[in-house]
Amino acid sequence: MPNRINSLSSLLRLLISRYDLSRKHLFIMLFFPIILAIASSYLITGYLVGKKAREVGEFNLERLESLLSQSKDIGQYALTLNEGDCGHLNEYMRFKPYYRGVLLFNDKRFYCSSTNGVIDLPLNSLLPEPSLKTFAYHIVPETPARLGVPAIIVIFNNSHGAGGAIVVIEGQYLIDSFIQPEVFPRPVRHVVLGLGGATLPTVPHFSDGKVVAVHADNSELVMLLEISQAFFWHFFWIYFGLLLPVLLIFAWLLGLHILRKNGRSSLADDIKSGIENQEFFLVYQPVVSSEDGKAKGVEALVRWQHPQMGLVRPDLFIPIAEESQLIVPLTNYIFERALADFRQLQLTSEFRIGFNVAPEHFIQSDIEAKFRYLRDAFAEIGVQPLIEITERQLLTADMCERITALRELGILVAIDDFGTGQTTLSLLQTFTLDYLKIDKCFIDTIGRDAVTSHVLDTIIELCHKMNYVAVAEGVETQEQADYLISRDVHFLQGYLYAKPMKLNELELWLKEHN
Ligand SMILES: Nc1nc2c(ncn2[C@@H]2O[C@@H]3COP(=O)(O)O[C@H]4[C@@H](O)[C@H](n5cnc6c(=O)[nH]c(N)nc65)O[C@@H]4COP(=O)(O)O[C@H]3[C@H]2O)c(=O)[nH]1
Repeated sequence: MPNRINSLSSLLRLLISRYDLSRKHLFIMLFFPIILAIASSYLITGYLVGKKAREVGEFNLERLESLLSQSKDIGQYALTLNEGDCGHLNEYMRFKPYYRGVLLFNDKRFYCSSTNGVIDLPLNSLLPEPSLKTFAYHIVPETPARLGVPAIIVIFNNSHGAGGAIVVIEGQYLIDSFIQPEVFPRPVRHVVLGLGGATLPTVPHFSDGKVVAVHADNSELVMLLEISQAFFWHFFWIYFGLLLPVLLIFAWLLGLHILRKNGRSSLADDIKSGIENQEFFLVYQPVVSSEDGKAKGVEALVRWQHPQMGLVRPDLFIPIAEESQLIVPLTNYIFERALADFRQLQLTSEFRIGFNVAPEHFIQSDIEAKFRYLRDAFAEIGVQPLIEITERQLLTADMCERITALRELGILVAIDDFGTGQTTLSLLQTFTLDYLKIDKCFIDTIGRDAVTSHVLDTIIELCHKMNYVAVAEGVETQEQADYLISRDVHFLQGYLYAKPMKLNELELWLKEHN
């Protein structure tokens, strides 16, 4: 856990060191989703509210058209009446909702009204005379029966061509039943009905909302509907409230992904220049023999003194070095650095130095020559190199062959973190190793968990049966050490003995303990 916190703070320091970049991303990550949410909410709401208004218009136009077509029955009945039958018309119309009246006319005058009985009005009091000669729908500003009240009229001509009947659908009644905003669902604020250039209401009134026009399927009726602004904004804010968090999350995930990628590629550049500028150094952790408690070797662990981020732990940069093909030059640098360090020490007995080497190293064509050189250079100062193979990547058959060749050169080979990575038991069968380093997670089970400590016992037994030298990693307590010694684990490494140290500290430690 502390390792993770350190890595996180290193990463944060890296981001801060790239402050300009992150500010730009921060701006995009905040404002881009807001602008996108506003634009998409506006478009979605406009589309849906417009659609709703059109549905309202289509529904009511259908009702109007059916009313107009039903008026045929009334017209046909009216045409059967003689001039003296005016009284029947009133009775007939009494139970006809929506229809406010019928007027009968001859070639000269209107002579009967279903509401006023016998009347005597000039033909042109309703429409110019020729308009009465053909079957048609009209919007008229008023009818003789109800002055000042606009209406829709339907004209029916009788068969001998002189006179006919007019069915009156009262405009106000229509407005009341269909058009008034309280009858309409709320998306529509004002409605105007148009037919042949005339409108209902006679003087249309719209505010500042968007107007949608809907045409009837079977007539020339057109309905103009003004979308209610309040309805529009109500839904706009609902969509905005739903879209904004989604877009923010999306933008942040995308932004962090880009930041991470940028951070990673710039970190890879930093690793490259760090190798050139010798910013990497080594710390050494003693590995003690369980027989006499003396250090027989060390594990070399790399550290990075980054110019901006300060001290960086390997957990952060080793995976990036591996991903960006920098692990080989870094490991070569580490070999040279360890050689230079150990040339400064006066070692009294044979000593081993373990290096973590990633599998990529074993596909280098000059690997054998390089290790022959290392073997000889270290031998001159009484040190034997040991390679610890990290398990992050699977070892291919080709790599195994190279490792076997290195063993033949006298290089010791250990499998690191045994039990946690890609190493399989079948791999242990196919090629021979010298050391098997048991991962700290198994050492931690000592004295704690009876079930998982069986796994540790099994690994130790495996080492003995296959003649591997067993090394326990991460030994922190005396209880763990005692247990491991009692199970004949050959070497122990961990904070109980020493933490990884700089070269000068190691020198003192060795003087004191060996
Ligand atoms: N809690 C606890 N930890 C202990 C104890 N004893 C040792 N450790 C830590 O355990 C890690 C052992 O190294 P690893 O398993 O090879 O795991 C290493 C290794 O995989 C990688 N690494 C370190 N140096 C190098 C290097 O030079 N080359 C490569 N390729 N990888 C390296 O980074 C990993 C972490 O290295 P470090 O941070 O140095 O962490 C080291 C060491 O400081 C203990 O008693 N308790």
